[in-house]
Amino acid sequence: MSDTLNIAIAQINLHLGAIEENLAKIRAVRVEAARLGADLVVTPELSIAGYPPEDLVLKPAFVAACEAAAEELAKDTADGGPGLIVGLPWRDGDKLYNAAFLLDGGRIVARRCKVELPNYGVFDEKRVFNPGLPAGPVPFRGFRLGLMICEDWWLPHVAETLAETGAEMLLSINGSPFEDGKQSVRVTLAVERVVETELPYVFAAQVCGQDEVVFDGASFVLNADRTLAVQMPYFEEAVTLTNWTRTGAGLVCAKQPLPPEPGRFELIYQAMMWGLRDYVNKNGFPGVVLGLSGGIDSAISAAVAADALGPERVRAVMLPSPYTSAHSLEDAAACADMLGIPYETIPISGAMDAFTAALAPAFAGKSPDITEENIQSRARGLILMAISNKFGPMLLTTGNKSEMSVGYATLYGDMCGGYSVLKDIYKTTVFEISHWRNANHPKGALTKAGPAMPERIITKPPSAELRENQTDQDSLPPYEVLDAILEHLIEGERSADEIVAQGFDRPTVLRVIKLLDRAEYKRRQAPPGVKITAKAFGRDRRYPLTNGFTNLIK
Ligand SMILES: Nc1ncnc2c1ncn2[C@@H]1O[C@H](COP(=O)(O)OP(=O)(O)OC[C@H]2O[C@@H]([n+]3cccc(C(=O)O)c3)[C@H](O)[C@@H]2O)[C@@H](O)[C@H]1O
Ligand SMILES: Nc1ncnc2c1ncn2[C@@H]1O[C@H](COP(=O)(O)OP(=O)(O)OP(=O)(O)O)[C@@H](O)[C@H]1O
Ligand SMILES: NC(=O)CC[C@H](N)C(=O)O
Repeated sequence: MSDTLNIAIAQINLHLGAIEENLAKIRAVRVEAARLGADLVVTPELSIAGYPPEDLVLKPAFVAACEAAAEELAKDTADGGPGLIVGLPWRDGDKLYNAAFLLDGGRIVARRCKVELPNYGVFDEKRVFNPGLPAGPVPFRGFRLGLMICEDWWLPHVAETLAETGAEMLLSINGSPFEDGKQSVRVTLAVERVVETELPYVFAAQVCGQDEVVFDGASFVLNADRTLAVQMPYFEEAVTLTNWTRTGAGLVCAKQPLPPEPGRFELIYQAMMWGLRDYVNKNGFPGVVLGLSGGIDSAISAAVAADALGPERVRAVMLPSPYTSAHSLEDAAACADMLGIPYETIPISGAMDAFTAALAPAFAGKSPDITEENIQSRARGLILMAISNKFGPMLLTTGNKSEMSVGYATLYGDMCGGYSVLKDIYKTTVFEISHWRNANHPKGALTKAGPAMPERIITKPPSAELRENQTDQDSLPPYEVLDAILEHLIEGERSADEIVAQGFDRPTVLRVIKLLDRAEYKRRQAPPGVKITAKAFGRDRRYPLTNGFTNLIK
């Protein structure tokens, strides 16, 4: 019996629901892994189905097709090549499980079911799956592998059962969504499992965008002595061979050179790129269109789109009104030029005049107010949606988390669109990321190297330019203050008193609470956007629309 084992970790981009496409990809990585000398290939959680499948697994035909695909893959392994670990929804009697199958020698050698079903944050697995029972290791060519499925290793007892029943390693397959700072949380927890079990640990991850979540890859191996033996890249597909030897101290993974850790803004920017690219490509859009205003939100959104999709797949439209400043016209044109994206101008004054005339009888005796400001935003939304209808690109919406928090956006106006890359990014972070992007060219970017926008876009005071000399700060607290209060309220779930105790002005805190609560109806109608923080709007934060609680706050 051999004392060495070569395990290939397939960190791949899977397409949720596209079983045939996933099957082809798994077959391709198995061929690649065989070429590298693998005995076993490990694919991510629910690799045949894609993750998270949500209610798709409630369709019996989908589950049956996934099971049939697993049978096909099992037959492939009769070729004497590497064994294969795949994930799929599996029906056993009247129970549906989130399962991992070990395939080898032409058959399904073992099945393991996810024990811990996450049911918090963006996850809802108890809604669709039954929990499995903790089981012992799976036997593979003389080794005993402690197979676990994502959430199983976030808690101690599945690993404990595996260690007690003779596992030689903890081998986890994952669908672990990115959030700011997530990798250090993963590594800290993985070290805990290693310390408790005295076993080495493998984190095998997927890399892709799936609606509002992105998966950052970054698979890794920890040896039983807690040292990092292998670190795979972030936001990159890869097949990496890990070499294991059975020693007196158990299985040991040969150390590989460790790449430098990417910085925080680099990872957030990659998450935006992957979220948008996979949304646009997997939904079959030729590209995106967006309104480029000369402001920072549309400039950084355009940069992400051009970097992710290629400049030729981004169409930028300047839609000037009589309130649009000369510097906005200059800055928008310069930004488009720097990114190499097609740029055109469609004035909205004609549309504004037409609406003013049409509404004049109905509005007789009423003075202009925010209604007319919203008409400008809606005229832009209408024109941009018309371009989307006529030519097919998806409209990229540009609202950031600060604006979505307080409802500083027009429903059916600038909120029109199919997807947002800034929805979970506070305005203060938008500034930091724009600085970062101007000084760095992201990995995999399809633009030419160089800054993405004129510096003036970053330094000038933000303005919606919906009336003369307007700035955001006329209606909102300074963004440094607003964002800090919002973080306490959203990510921290802190009370008004707790926030005031941190040194914030009480009337400002109470105003922000009211704005946040009142804007729930807008967020519920807002397009999806990529999750970046620990609590994103959408599945991560589900508040009632009709909510009397704010009334309790004096
Ligand atoms: N609870 C509820 N459930 C369902 N619907 C509700 C609702 N409360 C109001 N509504 C509806 O929503 C309407 C109000 O919403 P809406 O029409 O959007 O208008 P509104 O929120 O009143 O105004 C838009 C705000 O966003 C600002 N803005 C606009 C455009 C761009 C930017 C920017 O800088 O990015 C900022 C603008 O200055 C203004 O402060 C009401 O007239 C009503 O029809
Ligand atoms: N003059 C304009 N031309 C094209 N698009 C516009 C124009 N004004 C607004 N938009 C679109 O509406 C969105 C909301 O813009 P607005 O200027 O009102 O607020 P903002 O949040 O400060 O955004 P930005 O920083 O991009 O200006 C913009 O990001 C842009 O997509
Ligand atoms: N797929 C899962 O089980 C994911 C849950 C896990 N806690 C994570 O966020 O990574």
